[in-house]
Amino acid sequence: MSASSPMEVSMQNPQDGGIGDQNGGVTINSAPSPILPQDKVLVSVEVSLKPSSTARANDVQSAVERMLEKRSLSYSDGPVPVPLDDRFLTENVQSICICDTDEWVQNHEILLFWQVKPVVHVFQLSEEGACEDVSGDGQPSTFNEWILPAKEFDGMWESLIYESGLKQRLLRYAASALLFTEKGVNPFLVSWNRIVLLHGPPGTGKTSLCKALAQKLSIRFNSRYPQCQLIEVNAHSLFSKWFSESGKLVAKLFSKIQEMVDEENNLVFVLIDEVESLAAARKAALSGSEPSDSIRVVNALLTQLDKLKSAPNVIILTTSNITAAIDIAFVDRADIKAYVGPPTLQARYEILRSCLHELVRTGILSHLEDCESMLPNFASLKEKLNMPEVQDAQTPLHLCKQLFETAEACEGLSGRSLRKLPFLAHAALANPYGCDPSKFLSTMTDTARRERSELPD
Ligand SMILES: Nc1ncnc2c1ncn2[C@@H]1O[C@H](COP(=O)(O)OP(=O)(O)OP(=O)(O)O)[C@@H](O)[C@H]1O
Repeated sequence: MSASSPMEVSMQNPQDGGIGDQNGGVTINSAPSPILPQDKVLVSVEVSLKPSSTARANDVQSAVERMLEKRSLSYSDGPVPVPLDDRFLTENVQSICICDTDEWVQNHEILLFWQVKPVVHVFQLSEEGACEDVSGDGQPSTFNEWILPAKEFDGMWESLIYESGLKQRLLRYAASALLFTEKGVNPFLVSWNRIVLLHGPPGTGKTSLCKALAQKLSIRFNSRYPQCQLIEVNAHSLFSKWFSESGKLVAKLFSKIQEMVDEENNLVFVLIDEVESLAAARKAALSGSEPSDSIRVVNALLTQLDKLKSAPNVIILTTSNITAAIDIAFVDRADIKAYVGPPTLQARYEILRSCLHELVRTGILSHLEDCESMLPNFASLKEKLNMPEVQDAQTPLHLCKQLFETAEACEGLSGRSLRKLPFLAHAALANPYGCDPSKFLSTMTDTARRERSELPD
């Protein structure tokens, strides 16, 4: 994902000629061709209010729209500075961020202000944190609950890096499902459901992606659903050794969810990790290897989930490490099934690059003042690698080549392992203070090779 901030551009208006529109308003050529309003690209602008702000969302939205109109911005993902001369905005707004332009701005195309219709979403993060279900009796909690959008999920969506289009596709699917519900589309005539299944190997970010998706949707749909909750069901704890108590726990969990769902202004996300554990529990129950009341518990859970999925304001998010078909009726019919695989070379490069940026920001890596140009994004990398000065180890461009080699050495590692790699490399350094980036990168490559050699066949 591009992290470059939007820049001010001085550009001719389409009516004056100079910039044309061939494919939805994003290509640039010399032939004058006026853009029609219906050709404009919708771009989301997310506006986070300060925790102390009591301003009305509508007032902030209008103020941001006015501000964007006044400025000739080029649009790419990233923060827009809050204008210091606007007292209302500086008092109330924490950050303004442009989102979802990446699919339009590939291949160095840029989106210019007149090609865009900004859609402004104003929100305030909840700082309440996770609320655990404390059932007492020493039993593990059966669920965690968050009010969305939550502070702990802020930035999670942006930190997850996949091949282009996966996140956008998920967001669009889920948004369409909510829109169909909102518009009252008759399910007998057009059928759809609100179940998402992400499957793939461990550590590829499935659970994080579910949480981040819920957070995004809570922001994008906050005018229709002013309240939003995420319930993370701990399926393992439901089927633990306290089976005799499990019936009560399932009943308690679903009566709580039902209460939330009955509020029609509430949007409720139910997250079930490792959904295959439900199928396994049912199988074990049926084979008689589990206590007899376990059959009732598993069936109760599946029936409740089945019932829940017909509620218009619920989205069920599930993950599984098993890529084969999962034998559970309610996910069988998931409309949104996405395979989340190990990161590609490009994703590995970008994940490691974001780690290095963080180490520079926190002062752990030094001598990398201009991080953005020394470690360019993957799109600009290829061009740079062909430049002769890259061969000279003294020039800063040598670093991006090294980072590229580290990313190559990480083939087969999960996103989770990649995010741990800089830490392991740092711990392996003899002199970790004031660490030199080139030395750090070669230690990271060695660490990656070692990690790979320890992977099971
Ligand atoms: N594609 C990715 N881009 C960036 N970070 C990633 C990616 N994949 C995984 N990660 C990192 O790995 C961490 C762990 O991911 P998460 O627990 O969501 O994976 P998972 O697929 O649900 O794993 P499991 O199946 O083992 O529960 C994430 O918080 C994130 O920091």
